Amino acid sequence: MKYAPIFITATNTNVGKTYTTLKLLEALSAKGLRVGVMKPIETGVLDVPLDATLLFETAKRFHPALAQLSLKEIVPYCFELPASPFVAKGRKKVSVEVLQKAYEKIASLCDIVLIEGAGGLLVPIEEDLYMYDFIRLFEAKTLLVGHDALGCINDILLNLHLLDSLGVEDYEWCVNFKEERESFDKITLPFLKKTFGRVLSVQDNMPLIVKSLVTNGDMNGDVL
Ligand SMILES: Nc1ncnc2c1ncn2[C@@H]1O[C@H](COP(=O)(O)OP(=O)(O)OP(=O)(O)O)[C@@H](O)[C@H]1O
Ligand SMILES: C[C@H](N)[C@H](N)CCCCCC(=O)O
Ligand SMILES: [Mg+2]
Repeated sequence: MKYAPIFITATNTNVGKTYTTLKLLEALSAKGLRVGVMKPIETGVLDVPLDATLLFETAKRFHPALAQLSLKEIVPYCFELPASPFVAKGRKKVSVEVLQKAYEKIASLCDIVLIEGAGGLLVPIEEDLYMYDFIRLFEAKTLLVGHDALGCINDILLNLHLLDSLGVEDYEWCVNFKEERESFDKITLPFLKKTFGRVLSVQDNMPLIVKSLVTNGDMNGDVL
């Protein structure tokens, strides 16, 4: 059965997209799905693309058929400068057709593909192409990962506001408890709970995140 891909983004770089994508990969594989991965663009690549390599090697462990793909097909664009693609790419052009073709090849081997962005939603790629454009390009559901430190209320709300103003409907958000679980419960949770009723975390709520994002539209929204 085929499911819409999930685009994993975050309130910023270093928040935990790769970490969360790996947890999602594990959870979906445990449910018997053939899970693919893609990192359309990776920057800060000195010799090997670290994110794409980690995602690809892990995905192959769960779904060995992915070995017929090359790393280049998992991460079509690698740039050396640890910066936004717009800056890191220099005069090179990022082609959406190249990205779509790579995605189709991965998807042909899988039930679902996890697509990790670079940085956050408003990271520029070309003059008229931002990271958030990948949601429509890949017709993906979106998982926004927030950090757990002071400032995460503002960061999460800003990103949710952007998703809503872009007309993105199929999204879920969660917090990645990386450093500040203690203080989070005291200084952040009261507002988020009051505003949203529930706060999902990578650590405690992966089943709910999966349930929220992995539905097969053709089958009247059957969930896993
Ligand atoms: N919950 C966590 N507990 C411990 N370490 C974590 C956790 N989440 C992320 N990390 C670590 O923090 C660092 C940044 O996480 P990660 O690489 O997933 O960020 P990212 O959002 O994918 O960054 P980028 O924008 O560069 O792709 C990594 O070293 C990762 O292993
Ligand atoms: C290099 C880093 N790990 C990410 N891949 C790229 C982050 C770009 C962030 C651009 C910005 O928001 O200022
Ligand atoms: Mg990453």
